[in-house]
Amino acid sequence: WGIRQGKEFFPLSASASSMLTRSILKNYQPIVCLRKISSTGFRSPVKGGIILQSVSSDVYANLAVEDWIHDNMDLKDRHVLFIWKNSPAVVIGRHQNPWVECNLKLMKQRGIQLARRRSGGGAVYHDLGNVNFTFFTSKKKYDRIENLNLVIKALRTVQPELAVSATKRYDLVLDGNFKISGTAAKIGRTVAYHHCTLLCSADRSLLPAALKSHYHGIKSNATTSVPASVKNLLDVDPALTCEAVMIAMATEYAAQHQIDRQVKLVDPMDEAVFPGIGNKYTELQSWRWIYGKTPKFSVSSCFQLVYQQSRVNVKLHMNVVNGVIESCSLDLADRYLPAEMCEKLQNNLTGRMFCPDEIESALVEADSGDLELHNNGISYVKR
Ligand SMILES: Nc1ncnc2c1ncn2[C@@H]1O[C@H](COP(=O)(O)OC(=O)CCCC[C@@H]2CCSS2)[C@@H](O)[C@H]1O
Repeated sequence: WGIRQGKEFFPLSASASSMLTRSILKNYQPIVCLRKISSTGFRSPVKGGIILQSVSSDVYANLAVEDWIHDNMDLKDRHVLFIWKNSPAVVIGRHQNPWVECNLKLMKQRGIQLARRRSGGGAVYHDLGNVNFTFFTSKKKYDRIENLNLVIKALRTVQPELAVSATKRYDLVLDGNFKISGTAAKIGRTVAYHHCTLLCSADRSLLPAALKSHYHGIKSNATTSVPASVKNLLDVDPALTCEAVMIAMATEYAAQHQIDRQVKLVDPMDEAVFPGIGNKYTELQSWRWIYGKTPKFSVSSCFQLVYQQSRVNVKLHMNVVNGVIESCSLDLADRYLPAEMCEKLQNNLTGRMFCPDEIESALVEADSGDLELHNNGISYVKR
């Protein structure tokens, strides 16, 4: 932050800047003082807006900023645009099932994070070639079409011929067909936000691969995603880079809301700016939030046991609540496996988190030594 006087700019110290940002994010009062200090130039309105851009590409940190602004800022007569990008991640909607929506195995291998956001809707892939915009307003002023029109306007300042339009689902598509942006929203009691993605130069092979589940036999009422053919803006025009699009958006947003177009860079982990953000960050990364918030589901899986040199087909049915196996039953074609072993397997699985390592250990623990497991769906392959 600094004070502009005519053409001169006097930067504030780091600590003053940080204090000012904190105050601005909470309530805009110090701006009034600043207006008094600088008699010329600095025209930050008391009522108005601010453009923030994250310096972090940590998906949990950026989602924590959204939470923080939603929970802490007084957005009556004020609005905020938050611009952010993430390292590779799949971001699922509030009411989704990660085992249905993504390829957890591939994601683990490729270091792709999994995050659950607070807004509803489907699962999307993020990387540094995908930009996200979050539009915060009061609940009254919340208007997704207005925001999407602003994105379209910004894109056309870079490429005037761009055949981009909004759909009834609030996607942005190119040539009426290829999705470049997906939308979701969270509407609170008084505050709301609409956030959307924008594909500039994302990895076109990882995007569909990360969003393809390798699990079968899951039944649930969780929100399912709506797959689409996607395109990167950079493939249409090399001028449409993430950076160009971010600048165009900030310029357009500032013009529309008549605010300073200067973008304020923020570090999500700066507790001086976002007091208490660490707790939000920790929660967003937790197993309890990412997996545990999955709406209850059931899963049936067939696998083969090799017991005393014979193969037995087994059907395992599990009910999973809050990500934990609440009950399960083993269905054996014949009564080949000793009843105690069946019971032990069932008991061992009940109460476990629904994740391959946990299931594997449950099965290994139940095994007296001569059991082998082969599976084609869920990976309970014995090590
Ligand atoms: N990054 C990105 N952008 C646009 N479309 C995508 C993306 N990744 C995947 N997809 C396609 O959209 C569908 C899912 O569409 P669906 O309509 O089901 O879901 C969405 O669009 C949700 C958008 C959430 C936006 C938030 C903004 C900040 S954090 S995430 C998926 O199967 C792919 O075909």
